This record gives sequence, structure tokens and C-alpha cells, in this order.
Amino acid sequence: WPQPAIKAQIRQDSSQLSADEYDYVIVGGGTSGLTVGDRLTVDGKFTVLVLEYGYFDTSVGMNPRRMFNITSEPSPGLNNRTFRVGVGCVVGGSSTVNGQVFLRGSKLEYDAWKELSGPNSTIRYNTKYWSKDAKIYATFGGKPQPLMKNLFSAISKMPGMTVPEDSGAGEAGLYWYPISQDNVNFQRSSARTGHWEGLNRSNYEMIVGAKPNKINFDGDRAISVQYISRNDSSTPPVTIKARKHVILAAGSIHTPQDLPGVRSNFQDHSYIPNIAYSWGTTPNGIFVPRPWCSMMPPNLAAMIGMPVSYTKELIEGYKQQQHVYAKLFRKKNNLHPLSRGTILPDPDDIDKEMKVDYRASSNTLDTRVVIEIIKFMRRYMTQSDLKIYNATEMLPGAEMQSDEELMGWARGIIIPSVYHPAGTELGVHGVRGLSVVDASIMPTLVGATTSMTVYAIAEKAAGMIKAKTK
Ligand SMILES: Cc1cc2nc3c(=O)[nH]c(=O)nc-3n(C[C@H](O)[C@H](O)[C@H](O)COP(=O)(O)OP(=O)(O)OC[C@H]3O[C@@H](n4cnc5c(N)ncnc54)[C@H](O)[C@@H]3O)c2cc1C
Repeated sequence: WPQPAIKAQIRQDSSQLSADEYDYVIVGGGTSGLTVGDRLTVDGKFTVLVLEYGYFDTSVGMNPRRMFNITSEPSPGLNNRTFRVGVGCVVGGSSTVNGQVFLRGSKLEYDAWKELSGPNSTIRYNTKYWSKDAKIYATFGGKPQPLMKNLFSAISKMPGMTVPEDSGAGEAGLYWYPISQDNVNFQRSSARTGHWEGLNRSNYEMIVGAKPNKINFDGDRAISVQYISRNDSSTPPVTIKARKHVILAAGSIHTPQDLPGVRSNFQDHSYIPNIAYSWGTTPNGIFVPRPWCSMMPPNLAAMIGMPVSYTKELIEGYKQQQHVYAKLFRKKNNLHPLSRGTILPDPDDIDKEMKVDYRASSNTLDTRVVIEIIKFMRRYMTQSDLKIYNATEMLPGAEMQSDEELMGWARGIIIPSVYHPAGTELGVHGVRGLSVVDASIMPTLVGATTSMTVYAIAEKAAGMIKAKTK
């Protein structure tokens, strides 16, 4: 684990830039942007400038100066509640503020995209799934609480549950998951630590506090990016030429600001913050729900409830996704929201923050899945090996039995985002010299946390861009 030495080239304003023309210009210095920037500069042949809206900040956690300040549109499917939209606004992006749960999606999910276009002896894992020369590290967070063994064992015996040998095996089910940190100092491993710090490359520069507001084209080819200072709109706009390629990596919420085509197909994972039980007999240990479990599939057909802004073509695309979901749901992986939202600019002021409309639970099937999860928890707490602890259900409460009662309760409590915004129409068709490399390109959200998939997308994208622009 190399000690971070901050040698990469951070610039505070345009007067410090070494040129006004680079081979590649990357908009967004987050998870995907820094991964691609690192890969494009490694052999010293090409120059890269990253335009990052946030600042360099090594503090920890989701403090406000490292986060965008966005409130969602009201969600009619969730009693018109509004929500804070969590997105990192800092060098390293969301990988520096995220929860570090480090999971890949399943093989089936990645195959579906093609169709659409400190170890502990309790923890089972297999190193064959993990690369030894990666720049982003994964390790287990520490010794599991004794009770965790019981919880794991009890849930693994639930009907239909599968237990892959490793979270990296690409299979749905129950497994111990690692977190994104190194296994020597147990420090967060992020795009900043892995793909920026410690790189001593004069061909890799970043300007912070930059607000890109225009991509310029020569015919159908992207040739430059214009930006202004984030804090001082009185300074004149600066235009940076991209000799080879412009790369958009501002994340699912902000890449759409630059590309109208990617404002639809918006998805995130919803969750219920608290299903609560009180133990009758207190087990020896503390309840810390650590293992990840992709829940059982109710085998349901989907209904359409799409945003009014969606064109016929977008609805057609969604129908294709439904065919894919129909297959996935039969194969034990149901962390796939069917509701679709939008990310649209403020109609009165394009420079204002984007309007984030989750439209969570607008497709009733998403709420029905939540109800299945409540029922699963009931069986788990009262019928599995845990039944000896005589748990009493506190939330939603045993008096709520009918699906309608549970649905009403769930609509008042579901949070529409577990910070996994994704989705786009892959809409850069007919344009040359421009690529999107961030979480927005996932056509359907993986049934897992998203950072590992974003790193993978960025690695693949860097290879493709290199090959294309040789
Ligand atoms: C609070 C939180 C918790 C999470 N928990 C987990 C977890 O436990 N496990 C997991 O795997 N994933 C988690 N995620 C999700 C995961 O971190 C993201 O999916 C992933 O990091 C997104 O990568 P990205 O490159 O698409 O965007 P980001 O990493 O967000 O990068 C986008 C970058 O672009 C910058 N930017 C934005 N707009 C502009 C603009 N107009 N101009 C220039 N720059 C701009 C941003 O400041 C940011 O640096 C979490 C995310 C958050 C926010």
C-alpha cells in the first residue's frame, strides 16, 4: 500500500494550466473520470486535463462541502415526499464519500447489458476472484460480531437461498462482502487514492472549482470544452481544446446537464430504512446486519407508468429492458427497480441545479417487492433458527397484515435512493470525439452497490477510447 504523495498537477485557475490544448479533456474528476485519466496518461504519450467542479479535500465523510446540495422533486408514489440527493462534489467524486460496500453485479446482469445493447476464518472468500495488482483495494472490515455467524447461518437455510463462494463470483445470493479499503492501514481506497495521488505525471492535470458549461462541435465532432469559474462568474469563460476526445464523467446526475439524450431512464435503488424487531431473549452479540443478500424474486410481470416527458422511442427501450428483467427475476436477482425517473434542467435557468425526479414506486411492482421483503423478514425472524430468540416485530408491526396496509406503510417510509443513481439512453449517437464513461451509462442498474461497476466501466472505456483515438 503506497503512502499517498500528492504530486499530481492540481490547478486552481486557468492561468496555472500548462496549455490551452490537451489530447483528452475529462469533465468530472470522480470515480470514473480519474480512472480513465490515469489509464490515458500512464505511458506519457498523451496529455489529459480533468475539469472538476469540486475541490481537493481530504476530510472524511459526507460533510456539506464535499457534497452537492440538491433536493429531489416530490415523489407522488411516496406520498409526495422530497429527499436529499447524495452525490460527491470533490476530487475523487462519490468514491471518496460513499459507504465503501464493494460489490460487483452478477454475470447475468452484465450479460443483460449486452442483450440490450482482513479476512477472518468465519468469512468465506476466494482470492481467485480478486486481482493482485489492482489500484483499488478491497478487504473485510474486521472480525464479525459472534451473532453474525448465527444470522448468516439462519438466513442461509431460508428456502431458496443460495450462498456463492465469494461476493466476487458474480452470482446473486448471500455472501460476506468486502469494503473498499486497503488491508494494511485500513484506509479508504478511492479513485483519488488509486488513480490520482502518488502519480508524478506532468501530462496529467486537473483544474478544480471549474464549471464546464459548453461543449463545442466542429460539425458532428466534439472539439473543445468551455468552462467558467464555479465561484466567480465574472471571470471570462475559458475554452480548452481536445485534440482527440472529450470525455464526460460528471456522474449520473450531472452528465445529463451536458447531454440532453441521457436525461431519461433514471434509476436508483430504493430501501426501507427500518424494519425493526425487539428480541425476546437477547442473543449473545449485537445485531449488525453485515452480509449482503439479494432478495428472492417474486415472479411478476411489469406494468408501465412512465414519465410524461418520455418519447415513444424511450418507452420502446424500456419495454426491451422488461424482457431482460423477466429473465433476471426468474434467476434470483431482484434488486432492479422498474420505476423510471428523469433528470431535467430547470426550464427557467439552464445553469441552475438539475431537477432530480426519482419517481420511485411509480411502478407499483417496486412497492410490492418491498412488501415481499417485509414478509421475508417476518419468516426469517420467526421461523428460521432465530425463532429461539422470540423476536417481536416493532416496525411495521404485526397488526399490519394485508398487502394494502403494508403498501400504505411502505409508501410513507421508503427512501428512493441508496445513492446509486444510474441509467441513460447511451445517447451519444451520431457524434464523434465524445464519450460518456460514468455510472449514467448503465442501461439497467446492477443488483449491487455501484462503485465497482463504475471502475470496471471506466477501465473498459479507457481501453476503447485509446484504441479509437490511436
Ligand atoms: C453517499 C454515497 C454513498 C454510497 N455508497 C456506496 C457504497 O457503499 N458502495 C458502492 O459501491 N457505491 C456507493 N455509492 C455509489 C458510488 O460511489 C457511485 O456509483 C460512483 O462513485 C459514481 O461514480 P461516477 O464516476 O459516475 O460519479 P462520481 O464519482 O460522483 O464523479 C463525478 C464527479 O464529477 C464532478 N462533477 C459533477 N458535475 C460536474 C460538472 N458540471 N463539471 C465538472 N465536474 C462535475 C463531481 O464533483 C464528481 O467529482 C455511494 C454514493 C454516495 C454519494
